[in-house]
Amino acid sequence: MRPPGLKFQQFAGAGPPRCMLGLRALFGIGLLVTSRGSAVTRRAAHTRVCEHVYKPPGFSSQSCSMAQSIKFLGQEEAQKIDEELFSEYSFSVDQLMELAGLSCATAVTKAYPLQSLLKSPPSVLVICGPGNNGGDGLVCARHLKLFGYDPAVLYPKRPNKQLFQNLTTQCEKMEIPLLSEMPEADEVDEIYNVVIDAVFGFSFKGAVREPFATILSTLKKISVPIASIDVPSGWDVEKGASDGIQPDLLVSLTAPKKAASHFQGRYHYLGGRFVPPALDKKYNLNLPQYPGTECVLRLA
Ligand SMILES: NC(=O)C1=CN([C@@H]2O[C@H](COP(=O)(O)OP(=O)(O)OC[C@H]3O[C@@H](n4cnc5c(N)ncnc54)[C@H](O)[C@@H]3O)[C@@H](O)[C@H]2O)[C@H](O)CC1
Ligand SMILES: [K+]
Repeated sequence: MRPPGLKFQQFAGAGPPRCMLGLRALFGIGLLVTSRGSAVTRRAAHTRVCEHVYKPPGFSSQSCSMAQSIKFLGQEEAQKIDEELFSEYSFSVDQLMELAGLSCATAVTKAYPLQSLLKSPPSVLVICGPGNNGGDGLVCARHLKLFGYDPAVLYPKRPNKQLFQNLTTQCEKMEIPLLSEMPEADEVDEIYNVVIDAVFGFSFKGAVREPFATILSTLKKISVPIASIDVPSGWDVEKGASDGIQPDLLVSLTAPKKAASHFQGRYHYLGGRFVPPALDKKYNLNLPQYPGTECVLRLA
């Protein structure tokens, strides 16, 4: 078992120079491969990627030991922090959801840059669930469209709340198609470059109910990469699920949940850069410093 903390490296300074971005693309950071490669292939790909992560001038192997542990949250603690953001800190759901969704769209552009996509148009399928994780997905779809992607949204269970109606209208007004049903696995592989999993987040519990059970079983059969928002859907928030979907990208919001220690994909990003320092301190989150004005930080 890995400890409930993750060692990460802090890279100070601005983003990578253009030549480094080229190297990253060349060595596979943006290459779309099946999310079901062997563990060895995945590890090799990851090592290759890490070799080409931007290192600021003066970076040495010693800098690697400047690692610190970020806290992995249990389900109750994640919910408690979320509640506190809304009650004690007076944030509105809309505010945090906008930042969460923007983080997810940004992480997608870093893992799967437009120029690396194998299919044209740069299609992305965004599957949204009935809670706030689904709301993050709607926001993510809107930002992906603004970033030049061609998202389509599947939103089978829409809550009767103004917030979600507004987010849906915003997608419609941005000419993001809302699908009426989940495509079959072979259709997903044929049409889309990436699937965004915004079905369930940290409030998921128990056996998956329909229509999401069928949707998740289709996602287990696809070959295109899955990008999961906050928690891979269908996974126990703390224990994960070895027989569940296997995302290639995970964007942990606020802080990783315990399930993230079972994540085997290539890209793990931290997003949701909205945590006030006092809250970080109170819960001993030990959040890393995001570089410059970035809204995401790559953890692994
Ligand atoms: N502080 C933050 O980090 C923020 C995170 N955000 C996102 O919000 C989700 C958590 O949202 P919440 O509404 O609490 O829950 P979920 O989206 O996980 O889903 C609840 C939804 O799902 C239904 N459900 C639960 N279990 C099942 C099941 N077994 N089968 C079918 N349906 C199920 C339940 O009935 C509800 O309808 C977090 O992960 C982030 O993605 C915020 O956007 C910003 C702040
Ligand atoms: K999810």
